Amino acid sequence: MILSVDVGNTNISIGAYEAENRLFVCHILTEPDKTEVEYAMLFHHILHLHRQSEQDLEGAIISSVVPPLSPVLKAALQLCGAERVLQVGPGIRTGLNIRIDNPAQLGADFVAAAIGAMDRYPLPAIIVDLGTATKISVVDRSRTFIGGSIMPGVKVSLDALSNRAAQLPHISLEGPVPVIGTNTVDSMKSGVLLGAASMIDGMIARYEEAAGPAASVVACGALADVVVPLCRREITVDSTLRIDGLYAAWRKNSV
Ligand SMILES: Nc1ncnc2c1ncn2[C@@H]1O[C@H](COP(=O)(O)OP(=O)(O)OP(=O)(O)O)[C@@H](O)[C@H]1O
Ligand SMILES: CC(C)(CO)[C@@H](O)C(=O)NCCC(=O)O
Ligand SMILES: [K+]
Repeated sequence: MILSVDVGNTNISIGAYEAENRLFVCHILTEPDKTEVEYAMLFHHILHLHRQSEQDLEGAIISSVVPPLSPVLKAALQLCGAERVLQVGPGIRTGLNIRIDNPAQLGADFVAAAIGAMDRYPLPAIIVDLGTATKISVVDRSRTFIGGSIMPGVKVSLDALSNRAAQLPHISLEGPVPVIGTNTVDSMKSGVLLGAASMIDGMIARYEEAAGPAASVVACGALADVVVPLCRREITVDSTLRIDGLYAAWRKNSV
């Protein structure tokens, strides 16, 4: 069994794989102060909860946008018996050409999602990742990552708004979203959710003007389920894009 571990600024997403099969997916909170033993205990329990044995754990692949946690998680996975632990970064074969000013600067979550997209969807692909940050990027027909955009995540901007405005409450993003709000909560939902959806539609149009029509538009990240249904553009939600992309990278490096 191989574990893919995608470390974001809010959540750590974990996928377990055996040959062609994904055995389970789960998410834990990103907690930078936890030690390697604490993460090892979490991995241990997660395997147990999913009726898997630590004995079967062969290796793992990590993508991390929280640099201090990377060595901690690597050590935790080794404590659980993973003999080989890879990390997305220089020296790892991904099949993705990264053609930006400084490829080493690119967040590993962009890389993981791009590998997932080129593995499963027709290229050129536009990828919309709705996590802590919202990210849009494009992989062209020749498997080249040509660049992207980074904006405040939907929840991050909503929280910033509630924190900065004395009369605005903290709200959840569930339920119907009216276009024209007639009370504070509905007006916030309209602004934040339809605003994000319209921004994404508009950005996709601009990406296609700049890079040509996309053969696929794929979305991932914990907020994709809330925002993508509000978009006008046809977008495929694929919530395991990053962890499946990581496993694809593992396989490319284990031959
Ligand atoms: N059910 C949920 N589970 C986890 N996060 C959620 C959920 N619903 C909304 N969110 C929000 O989604 C964001 C986290 O998304 P995700 O797990 O995709 O991000 P991440 O990988 O931690 O972030 P990034 O890759 O941008 O650093 C947070 O802003 C969080 O508040
Ligand atoms: C933009 C975030 C924070 C999104 O998770 C991450 O991808 C990151 O830290 N990236 C580094 C900067 C870059 O990708 O250009
Ligand atoms: K994550």
